[in-house]
Amino acid sequence: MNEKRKGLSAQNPKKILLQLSNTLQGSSSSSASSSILYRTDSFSFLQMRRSSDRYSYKPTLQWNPQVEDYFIKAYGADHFSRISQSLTRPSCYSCIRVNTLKSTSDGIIEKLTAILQGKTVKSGSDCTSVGESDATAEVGPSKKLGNFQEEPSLDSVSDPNGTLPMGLLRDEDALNEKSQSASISKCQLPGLDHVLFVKGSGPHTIEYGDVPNQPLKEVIVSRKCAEAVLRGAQVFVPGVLACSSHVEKGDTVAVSVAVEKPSSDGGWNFGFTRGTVLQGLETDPQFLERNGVYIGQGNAMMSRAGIFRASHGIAIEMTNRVFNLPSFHDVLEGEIFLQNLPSIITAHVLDPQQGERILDMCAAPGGKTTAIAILMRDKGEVVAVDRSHNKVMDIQKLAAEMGLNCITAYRLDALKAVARVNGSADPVIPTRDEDSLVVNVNDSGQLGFPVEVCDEKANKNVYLSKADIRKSMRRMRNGPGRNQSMGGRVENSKGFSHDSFDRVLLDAPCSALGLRPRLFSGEETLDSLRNHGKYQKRMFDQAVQLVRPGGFIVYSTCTINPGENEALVRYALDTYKFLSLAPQHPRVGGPGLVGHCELFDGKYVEEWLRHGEEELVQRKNPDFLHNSLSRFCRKT
Ligand SMILES: C[S@@+](CC[C@H](N)C(=O)[O-])C[C@H]1O[C@@H](n2cnc3c(N)ncnc32)[C@H](O)[C@@H]1O
Repeated sequence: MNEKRKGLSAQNPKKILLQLSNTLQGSSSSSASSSILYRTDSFSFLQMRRSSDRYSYKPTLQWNPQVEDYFIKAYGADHFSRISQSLTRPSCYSCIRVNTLKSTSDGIIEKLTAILQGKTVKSGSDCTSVGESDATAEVGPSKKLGNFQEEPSLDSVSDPNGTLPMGLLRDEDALNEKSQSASISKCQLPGLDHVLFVKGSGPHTIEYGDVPNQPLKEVIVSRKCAEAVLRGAQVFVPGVLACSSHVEKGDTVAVSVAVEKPSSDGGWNFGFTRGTVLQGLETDPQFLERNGVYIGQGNAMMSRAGIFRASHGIAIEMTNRVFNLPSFHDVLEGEIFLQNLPSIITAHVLDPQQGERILDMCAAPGGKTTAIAILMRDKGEVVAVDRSHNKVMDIQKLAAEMGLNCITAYRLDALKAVARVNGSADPVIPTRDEDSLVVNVNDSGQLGFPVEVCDEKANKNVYLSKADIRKSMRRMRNGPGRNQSMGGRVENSKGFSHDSFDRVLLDAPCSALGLRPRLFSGEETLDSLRNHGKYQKRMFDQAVQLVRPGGFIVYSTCTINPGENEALVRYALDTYKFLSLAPQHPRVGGPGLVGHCELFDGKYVEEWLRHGEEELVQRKNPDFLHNSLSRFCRKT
């Protein structure tokens, strides 16, 4: 990376160090960091390249080199290369879980089909129609169902072992269905016919209309914004980093992505100031790095000046996307929930029974919590905890929306989930919502915001710094962000008694290296990955104490890192001899990794599964199941 920056420096403008993208390499390899030194007249470089190479979508995921080596040891070079490539693409379908307490799959298929055809549909008391749009989220999907076109589909799911169950889409299905129209289908796995798939399409080649020596009108968006756009979102104002001069409302612009680079303070930034004017020259930010990372075309909803003056709203409405994925955000609220299949399967693997008491230890936003409650037909008790106040409100909101009464949500640090006092009966302390803050003036005349300290000392006002005040003012002006709720009350829990749950789900916070689409992975180091693992083990220690003898714990992550998956299972089985791995249903993932890996020059050995254990877990099946699942039974 440093070498690369040196190569691009003004000291030797004729030398350009170009990271090879798949565009030039032809086929993919895992050499995300491979580079080559080109000597060329800088001005003519762009002319030498075919514009179709530049204005394409063929990104290469960057990894920290040690992390890349570790994953290559774990998966083998070819397999890891395929994983890495598949992570850069969104899923080829939207997956919808039907709330079977309110609707049927057939009823929802009918409604969604009507919505996709542009008809207005009754959803509870609301009407939903194509084209509704309300952009309050910073970078989030719009309610619009646009961009779903009847196009040939090239999906990103592959199944080299041919083990995908009927009803799941395969590469070859998609490739062969060149002219098939949009379809909604039920999942064919036994017991999962409440799961619907709506097919998307891509990657599409987009005609950007570039003409030699005439720079395109362009915007550069942040990596996170681009990942949201690939999932079907619009480009919102905060996501725009740079824009060509003279862009006016209504102009067609090409959208490309800037990816974080290492900064001098050891962190990551884009290396240029937001609001930079694009000239269409090599001096533009990340000019070469943006070869092959164009994500589509859209209409500017504001002028260039407007984009950088506004604090929120849609900046670019995407009209032509590399991937078309129907966005069902805020559609048929309460009746359906957009959730990936592995998450739905996690709830089934837990196998909750009516009347049981279940703990969801890291529950927000409540996707799996609500799936569990529905499997229990809303009979029993699902205790959902999360350490974030606003996220607990999201769980409450979702449960209410879905009409689920058996869910109780608390704010709690899962590392302290076991109550300290023997025999404590899950005491709770009500707190106020920190988002419904009121500006006041304290005794000394300072402007302040009363905030909850969320423990016994609650209700005492704490006065914030000016930066905090500005942040809160901004939040109040802009409305709630994607992860923020308005108003309401959240209860704190002091933890729960030993052996007090029939089943515990630990959907642990993790490195999320299985989530896609993903355009950058360089920030995780071997150290940071190991720290995730340590955190998860501490959480697991709590889960073990809370589940009753004969009960079950399901542990899941959304990362490909064996240190957070197989190594956790090894730790659990070696530490708690009264735990055993239990079979899982349904099973759509591949086996776990057996063996061990030496890290940090052999100073640390990470132990994975032993022979015989691999089939009792399910984990990422190259490009399909993006999380890992293990199910433990407490014997005594
Ligand atoms: C992977 S997400 C959970 C997703 C959720 N299970 C679902 O399906 O909707 C991990 C969650 O863990 C929460 N979390 C992280 N550390 C925590 C802690 N110490 N105690 C409780 N929750 C924590 C985060 O706030 C985040 O919401």
